[in-house]
Amino acid sequence: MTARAFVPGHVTGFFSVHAHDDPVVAGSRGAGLALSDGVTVTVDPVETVGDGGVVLDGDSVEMPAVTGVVERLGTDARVVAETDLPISAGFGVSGACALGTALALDAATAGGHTERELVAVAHASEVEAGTGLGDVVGQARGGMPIRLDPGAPPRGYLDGLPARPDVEYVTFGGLDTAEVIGGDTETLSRAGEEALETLRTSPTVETFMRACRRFSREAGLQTDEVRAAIEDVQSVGGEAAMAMLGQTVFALDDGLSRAGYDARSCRVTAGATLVGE
Ligand SMILES: Nc1ncnc2c1ncn2[C@@H]1O[C@H](COP(=O)(O)OP(=O)(O)OP(=O)(O)O)[C@@H](O)[C@H]1O
Ligand SMILES: CC(C)(CO)[C@@H](O)C(=O)[O-]
Repeated sequence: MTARAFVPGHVTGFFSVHAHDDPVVAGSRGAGLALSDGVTVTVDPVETVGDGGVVLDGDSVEMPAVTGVVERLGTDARVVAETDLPISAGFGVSGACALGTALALDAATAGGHTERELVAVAHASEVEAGTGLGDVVGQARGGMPIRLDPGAPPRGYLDGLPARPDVEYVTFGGLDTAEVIGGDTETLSRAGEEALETLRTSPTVETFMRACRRFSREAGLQTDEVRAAIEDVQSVGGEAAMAMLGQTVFALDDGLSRAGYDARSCRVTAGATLVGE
């Protein structure tokens, strides 16, 4: 039996890195948005180990976060993921594929796991793959998650902003997540902790956007194109910031179009869910 899940894209606006030997406990703190543009993951369990694999938008790809989920759940599977989101550009596509695989593989095999267990499996696989630290828990929750503790449940306490704004985004290119989070993250993490403190003091969308801008500046992650796009949106009275970790700018409402960019639009949306065939 095949099963299918939809997982929202997740844009992190700021974060700090929290390493731990246990990949369920390791993760990031920070805040972001779950987007109605996401990944549809269809899973087909197979009898013979080695017959599985991941097909992303029609191409056979290596995705260690998904392989980790399949290994942890102990049933090989063919995983077909489809998305309109750009890869490696800050939308948590690998986290979405991992979480979608966990939910759908459990459904397809009547695996009997709870949601908490499946989120932990996907989070741990994503952390071990080095492709993300907080996307999976944000994608499971949906909305505008504030990640107050690193890790997956029962760790990883989450809160959120109750707002559900319309969002636009434009991508100028990717950033290698594994390289950034595997490198020296001290400055970045300090900036991320400050941003979280700022948002906790004033939990509004406006403060979130301001904290994101300051974070990407202080962490030294903004490219020239990203900086220019953020400034262009601000100059037409809009709110924009950089998506972690990609050369991507997201804006509230129609801020990017108003500034003359050819942007895609979507909404902040609910968390990951199984869907019918
Ligand atoms: N065309 C592709 N370009 C880049 N990565 C790809 C591609 N196809 C498959 N992959 C795999 O997808 C994963 C991309 O992970 P990566 O963390 O860079 O990006 P992401 O999941 O989109 O999230 P983010 O940019 O938010 O960190 C990697 O495991 C990589 O091996
Ligand atoms: C590391 C990260 C920015 C990659 O998208 C994300 O997983 C996060 O916020 O931990």
